[in-house]
Amino acid sequence: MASRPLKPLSADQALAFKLDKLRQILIASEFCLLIVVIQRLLLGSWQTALILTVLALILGLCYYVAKYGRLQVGAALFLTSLTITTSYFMWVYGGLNDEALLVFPAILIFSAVIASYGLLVLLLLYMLGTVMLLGYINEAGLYTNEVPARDLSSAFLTCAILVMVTFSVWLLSRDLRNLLEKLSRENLRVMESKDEISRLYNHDPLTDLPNRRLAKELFEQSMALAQRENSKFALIFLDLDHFKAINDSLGHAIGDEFLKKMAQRLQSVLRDSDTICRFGGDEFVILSQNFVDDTQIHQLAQRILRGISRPFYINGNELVVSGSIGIALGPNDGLSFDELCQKADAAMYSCKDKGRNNYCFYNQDMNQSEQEVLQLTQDLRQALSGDQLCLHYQPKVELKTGNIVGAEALVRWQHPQRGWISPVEFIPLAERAGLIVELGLWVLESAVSQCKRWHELGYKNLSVSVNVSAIQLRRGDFELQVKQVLSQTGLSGEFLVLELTESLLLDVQHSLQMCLQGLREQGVILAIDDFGTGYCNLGYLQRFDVNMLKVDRSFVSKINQSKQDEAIVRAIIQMAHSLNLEIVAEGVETEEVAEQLRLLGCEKGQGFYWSRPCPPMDFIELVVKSSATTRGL
Ligand SMILES: Nc1nc2c(ncn2[C@@H]2O[C@@H]3COP(=O)(O)O[C@H]4[C@@H](O)[C@H](n5cnc6c(=O)[nH]c(N)nc65)O[C@@H]4COP(=O)(O)O[C@H]3[C@H]2O)c(=O)[nH]1
Repeated sequence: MASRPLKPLSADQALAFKLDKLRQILIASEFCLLIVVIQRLLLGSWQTALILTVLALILGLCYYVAKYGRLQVGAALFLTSLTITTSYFMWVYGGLNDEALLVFPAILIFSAVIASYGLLVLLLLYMLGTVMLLGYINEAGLYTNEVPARDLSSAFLTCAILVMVTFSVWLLSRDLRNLLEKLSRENLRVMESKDEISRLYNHDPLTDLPNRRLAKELFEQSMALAQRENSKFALIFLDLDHFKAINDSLGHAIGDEFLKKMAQRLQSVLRDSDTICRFGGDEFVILSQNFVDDTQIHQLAQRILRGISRPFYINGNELVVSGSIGIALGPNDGLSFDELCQKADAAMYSCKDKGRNNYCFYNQDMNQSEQEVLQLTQDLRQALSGDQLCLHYQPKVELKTGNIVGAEALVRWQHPQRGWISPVEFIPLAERAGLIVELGLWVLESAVSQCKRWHELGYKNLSVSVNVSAIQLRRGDFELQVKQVLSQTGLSGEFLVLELTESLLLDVQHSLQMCLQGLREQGVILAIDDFGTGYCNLGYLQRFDVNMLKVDRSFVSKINQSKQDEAIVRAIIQMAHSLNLEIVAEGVETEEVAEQLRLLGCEKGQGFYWSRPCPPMDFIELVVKSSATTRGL
């Protein structure tokens, strides 16, 4: 392992450490002094005993000065008094032969630990001076120290000093070792957190796959290699279809588990040289290099699609999804990561538009249309906050009487530069950009308030139909939104028709079922829009307590020209009657079609024959006219 830098002690920690050491050394010194004082008393050396007792008292005082005053002052007092006393005994008794000399090295060790460097140097100079002076005066004969007797008392004194010094040094070294261990543990912990932070910085925490940042780095490495080897590389953008439905209906825990399993599944279908990354949500990116012709990429994309479409089993749920794949190839489509990402993304959206569960290679036209889409999405955002949107109403007519019984609200966008834009163009954009929730709520509020105004004008039987996008329903609070709008406007639920698409009801999710049930409990009418174009799986009609079918205009408009269309419409009408469902034919353009539908038993119709979708004022004029006609005025 590389050597790691040690973490320095904080000033407070260093002070506490030094104070603790001073306390330990003082205790050891006091203990040693006590023993020597007792020994001296027993030997009748009263003067020595007195000096040592005074020293012991001074040492005690030092601790209090250090603890309650200033550490450095206390430590300096302790070390100097010990040094002076030691040198005093050396002068008075054995000189350089005195046992007290043993205390000097101990004092130097203590001062290195608890005192300042300045004091350490001063004490060393003092000791060197004392030793040199003693040697000199003895040699010059100016003064002669007596050579002490090497008896048991001297041995005892030496032992006491050695024990005191050893004990103090042992305490110091033990604490230093502990401190070092603690520091290296702390250091290791810091390094581990640093590694973890760097891992989190570069990886997606859920799947542990490289994130966008690392993907970019890896891409740059593989691109450099591919350029050197003159080979191709691909950036594959994968978006799971309908993953949000899993999250919304089964909860985020299952959604997360699903993504983890999906990451493993994807890894299992890729080659070792391919790298899979997660960009967040249900978006995965695969970096593939080292292939010679596009067939290999076709095969890879097919393998991925096959892999992800195999069912996943989580908590007793069988989950099946498909994916949409966009592929950009380097070096032809670009050399930079961002450019290829953007192009693969455009290809992926184009793939989604073509019906999902497929893969598309990027081509030039996509980029252009993608930029247009981005611009239009930005404009739509502004349109929502401004007054560029409005609702037009298309009458719904009772075929038997010709009475207008309601209207379908259809949103219109007048773009400041491009003029009127069809909802067929901007609703999918709003869905893609997540704006549909805001847009849908605005449509709901406006349509319901408008219907309430008609009721207040006296046309109390009129209902209003609103188109609902699958995304609005899956968001979870749609039922509450409807409830609030109805209670704020005071319109009864039975005058609100929500038009849902067949494909939406095929998503058999519990939360969706609960939402639709909640709406039915508010009296709201549920209609299936564009009926006949979808899956014709009729089980959902009863499961969701649907009230109305709207037959798609592709069958209705040619009912008088095509026997087959007539047969389909007849069958739908019969089935609807047997299931007790109301039926509305869309796209009625001629009187003949209207008449034929009436003869087939269809109750209601809607289409250009009666009126195109029109502003609310025009609509109410139509209502006035139709009621005057039916009253024979
Ligand atoms: N050829 C022909 N067409 C007829 C006839 N009668 C009605 N139409 C058109 O058929 C469409 C009926 O709406 P849709 O099937 O719900 O289809 C709607 C609906 O799916 C969506 N849409 C419109 N407004 C909204 C909205 O507020 N929310 C949502 N989520 N979708 C909306 O946009 C689609 C298209 O709306 P529009 O362009 O207004 O087109 C409308 C209407 O103008 C006819 O006799 N002949």
